[in-house]
Amino acid sequence: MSRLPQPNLKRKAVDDLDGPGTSKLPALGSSTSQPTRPTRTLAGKGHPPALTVPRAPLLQTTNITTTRPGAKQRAVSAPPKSSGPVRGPQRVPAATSKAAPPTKGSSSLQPVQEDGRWIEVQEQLHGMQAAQKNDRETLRAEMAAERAKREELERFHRTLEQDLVTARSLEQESRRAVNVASDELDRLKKKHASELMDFELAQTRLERENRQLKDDVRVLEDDLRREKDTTRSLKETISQQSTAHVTLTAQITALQSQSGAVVNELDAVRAHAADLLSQLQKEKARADELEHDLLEAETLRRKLHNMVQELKGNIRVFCRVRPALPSDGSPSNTGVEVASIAYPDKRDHKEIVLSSSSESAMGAERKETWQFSFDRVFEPHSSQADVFEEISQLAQSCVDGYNVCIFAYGQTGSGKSFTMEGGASREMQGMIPRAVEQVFRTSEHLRSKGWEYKLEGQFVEIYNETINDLLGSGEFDKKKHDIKHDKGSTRITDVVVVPLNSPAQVASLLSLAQSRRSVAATLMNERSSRSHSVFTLRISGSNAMTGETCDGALNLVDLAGSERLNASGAGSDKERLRETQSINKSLSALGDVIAALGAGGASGEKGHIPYRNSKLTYLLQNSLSGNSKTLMLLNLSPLAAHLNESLCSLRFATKVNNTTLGTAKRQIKSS
Ligand SMILES: Nc1ncnc2c1ncn2[C@@H]1O[C@H](COP(=O)(O)OP(=O)(O)OP(=O)(O)O)[C@@H](O)[C@H]1O
Repeated sequence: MSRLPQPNLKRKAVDDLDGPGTSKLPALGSSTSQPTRPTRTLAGKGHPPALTVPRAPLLQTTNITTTRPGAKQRAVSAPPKSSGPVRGPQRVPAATSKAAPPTKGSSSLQPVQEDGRWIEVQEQLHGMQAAQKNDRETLRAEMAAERAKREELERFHRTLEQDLVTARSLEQESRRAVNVASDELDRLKKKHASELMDFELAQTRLERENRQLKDDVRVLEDDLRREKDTTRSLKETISQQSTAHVTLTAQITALQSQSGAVVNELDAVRAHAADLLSQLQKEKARADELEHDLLEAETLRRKLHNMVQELKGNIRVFCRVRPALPSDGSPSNTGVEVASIAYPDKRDHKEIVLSSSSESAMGAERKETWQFSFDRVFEPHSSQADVFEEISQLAQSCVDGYNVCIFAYGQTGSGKSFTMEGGASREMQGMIPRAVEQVFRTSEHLRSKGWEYKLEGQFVEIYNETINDLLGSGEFDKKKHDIKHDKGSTRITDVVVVPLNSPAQVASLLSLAQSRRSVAATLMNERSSRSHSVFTLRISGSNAMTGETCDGALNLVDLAGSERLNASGAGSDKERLRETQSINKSLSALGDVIAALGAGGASGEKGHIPYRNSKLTYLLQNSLSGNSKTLMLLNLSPLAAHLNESLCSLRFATKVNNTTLGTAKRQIKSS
């Protein structure tokens, strides 16, 4: 809103009021010098001349006093409206207008004096009345002037009001214009802000693009640099290659000249190749002939192998000494002594020599040595594979229709189970899994010669002269089993016979048997050492080409501990006594059977063989005869503490080794 130029207008108004014919409104009352209040003036185009807004006159009534006769008291003019009727001069009390009666008690002189004064008063009164009349006239004239002035003021006031209305409407217009302008300003500000924001965004985007472009430029510069490098190296390569090209062109020319000679040579080689091809065909025909010969040789080999076995005698004995084990206690720390065992036959490995030295009663050193020889002696470092290599041909014999029996003999802890069953790893596999694998391999091999084989397995344990099925369905076998022999084959009633389709099956059969033996072992302490286990692999084959059939059996027996068991040592433990008697009985029955067979075999007569003396010998009847092949694997402990037991075992094995069982018979039939 524009401010009006007040000072000028104010000046003008003052001039107007001071001008001729304009009566000044004097300040009435005690303070005539009271400053005139600043007046508001309006001026502007089209407005009436600036006016002084008059101050409301101060109305004051001055009491006319009579204190000073003759003094003129001027009534202050005031607008008639607000001042009310002008009071006239003070009236003298009525009593004073008449001759005042003499006061009580005054002297006779007093009336003269009083008359004088009365007259004086009368005169004063007349004077006052005259003055009063003058004043009234004056007052009337002033009032008329005031009224005129008031009317002028009212006119002026109306003019001012009109000016005010005009000014207000102008102000409203101005305000509206200002509001419109303010709205416009706000709109412009918002527009400006949004434009500013857009601008900033655009700027940011441009900056980003700029940075991106700079990066791109940098990458392109790098690429360019690399391209330049590549171009440079390519140029170098091209120059090198062009040199090489020149060299190669020269070489090609030389080679082209040589190629003619080579083509001639090639023709010669082709002719030679044709000769070779005809030779090859001749050789192939020869190879077929040789293969045929080989088949015949294989048949011959089998015949010869069996002849060798027969010549050797059908019972053989191997001896294996296990290594000292950490579980035996370290010899140096615990005083566990290893027996003095020597293996003098370094070529054929057939001898074993045990020695011991002791002090005689006289204090002299007494040295004893015991020498034994067997079909093969395995030293402690021998592996499972070494042992199997020697027995594999025997195991294979069952494929040819022989009954084979391999039994492990030795005191508890000498390594019988390790030898027969072995450990979990392939390297540690014992004779049973290896023999089964070998039989499978051989039967597969013979398939090409027309043989088809069926393999079955059973696993039993003989404990206290009772047969337990180790592959049975229950946790512990409670069935009664009988042994039946029929035309050279042996059967146990009510035992599980598992058809074997792969060598891998044997591992699960062994672990099943092992778990059953562990159940039994928990029920009866250390039972596995005091029972015999017999794994039987039965094989029956037929040859569609030749019409032959054959039946063989491979019995792998892990005997109970052979340590000399003293029946009296069992004391009051009846179970232990029974066990001991059973083991003694079966092992001595085994010895008796072998001895009887040897005696018969040597004399050529067939005497009585006491198979029925124990379940073990009765079960193995068909595999422990002159018609079968038997191998005894004697296991020995290397410890000095076991020397006596080892000697006993060695003596027993020697007896067996000296036995001749006669000639093994192949159970083969021709249709
Ligand atoms: N040649 C060997 N190499 C390494 N360790 C062996 C060997 N022979 C046997 N052992 C170990 O000796 C310990 C006893 O062997 P094993 O159980 O086979 O004896 P055992 O004669 O069958 O005894 P038991 O009559 O009590 O069954 C086992 O820990 C076995 O692993």
